[in-house]
Amino acid sequence: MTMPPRIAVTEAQIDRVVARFYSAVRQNPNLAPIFAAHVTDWPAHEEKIGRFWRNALLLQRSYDGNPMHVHQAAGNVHPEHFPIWLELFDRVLAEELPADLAQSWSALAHRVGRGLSYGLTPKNAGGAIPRLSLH
Ligand code: HEM
Repeated sequence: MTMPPRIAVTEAQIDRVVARFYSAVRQNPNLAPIFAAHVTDWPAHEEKIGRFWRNALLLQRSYDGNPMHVHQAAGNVHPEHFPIWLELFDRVLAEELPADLAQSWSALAHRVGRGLSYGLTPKNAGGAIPRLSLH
């Protein structure tokens, strides 16, 4: 049985949003240096992110990475970067998609962003297991 897509975007729309977004990231004074420290092969990065979004939006089994781990391991990605990232992402969505699709995808991105950002706050970073008191 084929599951219906969670959000009815096309693959072409995903590719276009990803390309436009990372082009904007490379020109953003706050975000560009963070990515430059990690990403040298942009086509490969965009291809991977395209698979991540196809997985999340169209329920294709196209991505099985661990974004939480990757962002923690990067070392220079901090919670305060997320509002900047999300604002830029929302701008690209609004430019590229009809309002209802932009709104649905944006809501999902903000949910994912909250989870990732929470995992980067100092008390959660590094995946430490909390010590539970026995008393
Ligand atoms: C909702 C927000 C975000 C989503 C959905 C997202 C998603 C992803 C995904 C799927 C990857 C690839 C992980 C892998 O290698 O398997 C990635 C990599 C990366 N992300 Fe994000 N990200 C978000 C926010 C951010 C923010 C705020 C920053 C910092 C400004 C950031 C910086 C990076 C960098 C530098 C990499 C490359 C790491 C590397 O290749 O070593 N991301 N992101």
